[in-house]
Amino acid sequence: MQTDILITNIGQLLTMDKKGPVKGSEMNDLPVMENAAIAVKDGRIVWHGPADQAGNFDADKTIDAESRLVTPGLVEPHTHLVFGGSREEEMALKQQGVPYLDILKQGGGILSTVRSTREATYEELLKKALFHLDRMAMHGITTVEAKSGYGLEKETELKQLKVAKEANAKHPLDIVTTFLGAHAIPPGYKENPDSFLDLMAELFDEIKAENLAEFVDIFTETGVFSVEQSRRYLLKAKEKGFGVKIHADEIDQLGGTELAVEVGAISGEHLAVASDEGVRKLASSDTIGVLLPGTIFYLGKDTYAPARKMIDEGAAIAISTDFNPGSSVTENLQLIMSIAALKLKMSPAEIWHAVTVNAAHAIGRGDTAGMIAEDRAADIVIWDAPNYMYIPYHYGVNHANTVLKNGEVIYRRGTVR
Ligand SMILES: N=CN[C@@H](CCC(=O)O)C(=O)O
Ligand SMILES: [Zn+2]
Repeated sequence: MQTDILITNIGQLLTMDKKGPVKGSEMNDLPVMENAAIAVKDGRIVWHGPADQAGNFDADKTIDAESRLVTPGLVEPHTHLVFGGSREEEMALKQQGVPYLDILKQGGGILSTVRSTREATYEELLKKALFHLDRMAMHGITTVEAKSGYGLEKETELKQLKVAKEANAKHPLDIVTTFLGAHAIPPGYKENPDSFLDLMAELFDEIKAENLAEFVDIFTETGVFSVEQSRRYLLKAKEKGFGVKIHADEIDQLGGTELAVEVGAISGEHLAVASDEGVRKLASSDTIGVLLPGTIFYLGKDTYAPARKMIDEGAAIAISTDFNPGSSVTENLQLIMSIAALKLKMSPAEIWHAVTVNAAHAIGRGDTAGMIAEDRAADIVIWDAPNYMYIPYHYGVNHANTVLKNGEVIYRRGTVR
């Protein structure tokens, strides 16, 4: 058979070919194929199997993986991709121990990025989003979720979503958009957060009609939105046909994890301080826990999500960078894989499920992303690593050697000699 690309001499191949979301102890069961090859045609995987059968395929181009690790492209299920400005001056406040929610209360934090995002032009936001997407691609990510939430007014929220939609058209990576208009209470609504939520809910029809977002998200947190407000808002979103997500139990234990399960959210995100009851409910539900340990690290906290308890009780877990300009400023999901190993005590096998098949399910892409299988898009990474355990082990650097998106090589590691 004539194909476009043949990847040969794969040392270890992780196909992640499982019917997800993968839950509980099943996350630790990682089939590994040694000495494998993959054939790609018209952007799709047409075959994968033992390297000694690769001779059945002719290819326009052969890539010798040189015994390296090969996996599906990483899926990044939680980012705040589109924003103006940056917040490096907040680092000093963090060093002085000023809590994240106090910075927000004083009009900084998210509200500082809201000001910059309102000021930025559409073109400036697009250019910046494309830059960050390039960096994600270089780190092996091939599908990304992107939230709005730095407008907190109709016009700027729509601007962010439209930027994400255009970035999806312009950039090789696939972007899945989430409307996070309920990210903070803007000035002018402090005394009346309900009317702010009503204002944001007025956008649901337009967002749906223009296909600007698939999901609606809310920040359920002290000083932001209560569980009761979140419930009402998310149920309205569901009525309009959106999938829902929650920034839940990030800092204070309000019961956001329980709410995520109650409203049938596709994912509960953060869950750093989830209660035992929340963990139990999560484990016996279809809601995926998207854990963001980079945020806990970056905010200098030590309350990492109870990932072990969640997995041991049977939950499906994904992990993410939470890329944003305040609480987790990195596009490097590999770094988060290391933090997940060190702080969440997840095994390498669990971590690979959390950045592929489960992450894809957390953003409604379980049928198309996060897996190497016949007829799937050829989203593939060749890693400068001899085995799957190596990526979380060797931390803080980029191990991606070659990244393919829809069968095109979009990144190859350069050399300095
Ligand atoms: N916690 C709420 N939202 C983001 C942070 C946004 C920001 O600080 O700009 C998060 O997921 O961590
Ligand atoms: Zn977030």
